[in-house]
Amino acid sequence: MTDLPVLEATGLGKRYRRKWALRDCSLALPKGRVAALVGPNGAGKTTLLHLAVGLLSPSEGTVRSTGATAFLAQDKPLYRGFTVAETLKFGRLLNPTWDDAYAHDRVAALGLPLDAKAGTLSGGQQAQVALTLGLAKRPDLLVLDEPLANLDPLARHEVMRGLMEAVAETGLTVLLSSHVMSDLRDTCDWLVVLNGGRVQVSGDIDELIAGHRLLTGPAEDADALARRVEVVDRSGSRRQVSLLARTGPIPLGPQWTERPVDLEELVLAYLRRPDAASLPRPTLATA
Ligand SMILES: Nc1ncnc2c1ncn2[C@@H]1O[C@H](COP(=O)(O)OP(=O)(O)OP(=O)(O)O)[C@@H](O)[C@H]1O
Repeated sequence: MTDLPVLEATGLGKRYRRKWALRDCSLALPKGRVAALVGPNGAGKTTLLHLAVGLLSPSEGTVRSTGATAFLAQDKPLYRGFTVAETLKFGRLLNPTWDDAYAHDRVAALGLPLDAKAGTLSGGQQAQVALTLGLAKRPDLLVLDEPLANLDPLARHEVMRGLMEAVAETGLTVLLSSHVMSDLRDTCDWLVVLNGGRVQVSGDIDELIAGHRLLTGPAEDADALARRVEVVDRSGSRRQVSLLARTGPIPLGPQWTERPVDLEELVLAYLRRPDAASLPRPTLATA
């Protein structure tokens, strides 16, 4: 597999007046990946995406992408008074790489009426039109800021399915920000966690899942165990604790149990501990 990064940031930072919105951000997104950018409000996600597509210039560091990039901003930016047909025509006139046959086929397959004004479409349909605009530019990298915001679960599923089909057809690389973890699990294969303007995690989701375990056992043994493995997050009572640790399967005492973590647990553990970081790649089986 060729792992040439489509997007690469090195020491990237952005300051708005005196306040840093993003700091010391280094990541590399390999070709053909569908990457989820997650983090709490104000973490710097939009800032990173705007830097990635050149809408902002860095205050420090560098970011570069190879090939053509398309960007879908937050809130599905469509002209509400334009019909679907006019929206596609606008896309064609503005974009030299526009694939008009693809755009019309996609809209027809989705059952979107060409004569409907964008403003009269449902949120899910508007998201599909916006996604069509991005995909029909035939970019190498598609960057989407909160494409699932305000959509119901069915519409979210349909949008993600459309993205996955485009990735399968074209080998497109996708970077999307979202707050909806449940929609990312089945579709994304790369994870970037931003917290307080810093990248905490950036890596292959399967590797990250394989590199973390949830260890549960008596609180009195926890400190000794924490010296053997890197603990990302610790929770529990005075008697029993759960440690979300960066480790592969490890031998444990009889009073301990361990199990794999899911993506949501992993992300939440890092978000709860802004000082924990798994960079640049997770270290597997560090115990
Ligand atoms: N144009 C701006 N001028 C000044 N500060 C800004 C500007 N844009 C963003 N910020 C600040 O930078 C920080 C990061 O904002 P950003 O919008 O990138 O975060 P985000 O992760 O996308 O948040 P959300 O999930 O709420 O969309 C925040 O503290 C925000 O207030």
